[in-house]
Amino acid sequence: MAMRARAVLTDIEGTTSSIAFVADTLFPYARERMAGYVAANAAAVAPILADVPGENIPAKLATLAAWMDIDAKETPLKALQGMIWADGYADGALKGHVYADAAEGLRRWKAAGLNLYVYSSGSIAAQKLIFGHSIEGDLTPLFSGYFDTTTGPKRETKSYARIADAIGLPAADILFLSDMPAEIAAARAAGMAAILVDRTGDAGDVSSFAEIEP
Ligand SMILES: CSCCC(=O)C(=O)COP(=O)(O)O
Ligand SMILES: [Mg+2]
Repeated sequence: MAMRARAVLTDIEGTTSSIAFVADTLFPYARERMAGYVAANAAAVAPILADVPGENIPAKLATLAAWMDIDAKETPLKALQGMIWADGYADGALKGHVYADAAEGLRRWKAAGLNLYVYSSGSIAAQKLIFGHSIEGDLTPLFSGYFDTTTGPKRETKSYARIADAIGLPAADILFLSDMPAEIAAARAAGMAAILVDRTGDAGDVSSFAEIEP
């Protein structure tokens, strides 16, 4: 698909990276370590836990567990997951999955002069980790900026308007890539170009970054 974008904004899970890596490796890694991490890092997590409903630490851990059960994109959960994953990436237990076509496309688009940005429900710290320690190498030099749920939910049009403002381009000059139709609809409502990526090849506009010409 050929577009006329000046910047590309990409989702991670299901778009640059496999759903299986996030669901079957990253999420369980954080879940298994959540209580221990909170206990061992009380001072560092205190400001994050302040935003988690619950009267005390066990109640807050129960809220976090309930959020993980339903894959809630709650900012405090995302912050804690990112902090826990940092240990796994540092000791080599985790290696970020990025599709080869995604890495190749991002490199090609950057070389062609486009600025590249990430918008994921994963925290900005977690975004830098998955791309910084990826099986395709350190991809962080390719990116000019990162956005997460602190900018707003991914299914809300206002979030994309805020991102366009932060990038400093008209929304129409930004191409958003995602595997979620609701995110594509929100981005389009904000005036962005958007392409639905479906890695299964069953639906969507494309199944690989190789098909995209921003
Ligand atoms: C930064 S990798 C982990 C991604 C994550 O936590 C998540 O919830 C996936 O959300 P996305 O917006 O990338 O689909
Ligand atoms: Mg996604």
